[in-house]
Amino acid sequence: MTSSVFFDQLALHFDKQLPFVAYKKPNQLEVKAMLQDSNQLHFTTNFEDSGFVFSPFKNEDNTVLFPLNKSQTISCLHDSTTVDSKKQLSSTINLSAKAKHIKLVEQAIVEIENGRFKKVVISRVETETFPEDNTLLLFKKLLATYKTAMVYCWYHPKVGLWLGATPETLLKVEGNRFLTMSLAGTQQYKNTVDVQWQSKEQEEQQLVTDFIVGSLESSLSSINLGTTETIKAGNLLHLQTKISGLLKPKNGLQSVIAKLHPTPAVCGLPKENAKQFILKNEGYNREYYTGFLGEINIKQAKTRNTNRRNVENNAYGSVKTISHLFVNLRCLQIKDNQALIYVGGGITKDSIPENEWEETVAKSKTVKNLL
Ligand SMILES: C=C(O[C@H]1C=CC=C(C(=O)O)[C@@H]1O)C(=O)O
Repeated sequence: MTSSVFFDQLALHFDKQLPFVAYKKPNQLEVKAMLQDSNQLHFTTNFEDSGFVFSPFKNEDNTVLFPLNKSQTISCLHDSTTVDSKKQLSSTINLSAKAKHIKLVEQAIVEIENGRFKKVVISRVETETFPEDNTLLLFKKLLATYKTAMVYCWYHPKVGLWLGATPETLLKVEGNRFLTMSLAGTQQYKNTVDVQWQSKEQEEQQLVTDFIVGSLESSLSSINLGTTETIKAGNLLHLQTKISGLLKPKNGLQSVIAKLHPTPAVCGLPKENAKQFILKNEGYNREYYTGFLGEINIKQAKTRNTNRRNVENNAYGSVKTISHLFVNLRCLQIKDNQALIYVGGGITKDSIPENEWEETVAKSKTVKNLL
């Protein structure tokens, strides 16, 4: 399907106020969409369904499902010529938001010093005027700008309208092959990825890696840690370590999600204490920010070898069941013609409150630059 037919179909579905998700996975050219056939709200409880899930930060709350068998699937190749994007932002500072964020970071540091937790992710929400009619244009701008991110636009009339460009995989399961990543530590991108990291960022990311490895030890038959690399996500750099392994039998998607989500990259460590601090003190509802989203249990034909001389072998290509979930970061919600932009950062004993504020400002630009 051509890109213009694809976007016409999306626009039509959106006009009818029917649920849909459109998305492009990192480094891919294909943009896919699932258009649900009615405005019914479906949930998954066991993650054994096939479709696209949208799950909130609070893991006890419902995960919305667009079931594959109740949706039309369409796709196109991304047409990068469609939009011009970035605008320069004026740098007006919301002083009361800044004071509030800094106070909360200071409070978090006191709790860390008191031993309540080692790390907590503190976030906030920024509001900008944004006409809802510009939603699909914003989605096109995100697609054109963030090639290495999972870029999405998700809509359900009974839940809301969300867009984002997230750099973080929560997990990928392909057959019994399992992959996740530890992503944390932030600095601004200044024309090179060859940068030094302070011990604060290194420790912050190591906490995430250790948590993931510890949580998955009983579920994976072997765990491989990749090297820790600097990755670029829009105007930011992060530390990333890939963690992979083979899922042991009887370790379904639901059990690994329960072990991982919310990771210390979005919540903290120990998980429960950090979560209680967040829920009590952040002063707003994160909803789907720092939740997760993506395809679950999608059957995909795998050809063994694309070499033309191996054409016969392709006949033996297998069907794999694939799930690929992403953490909902660098995202915004559109509500009442306003864009609510969600941003946060990991606080440890060495955090400097002013710098933590600056980090959230830099993160907000990922989507704010394109509004
Ligand atoms: C919580 C966010 O980012 C997380 C992911 C990468 C780096 C992070 C950090 O350096 O604090 C955060 O853990 C966000 O972007 O809102």
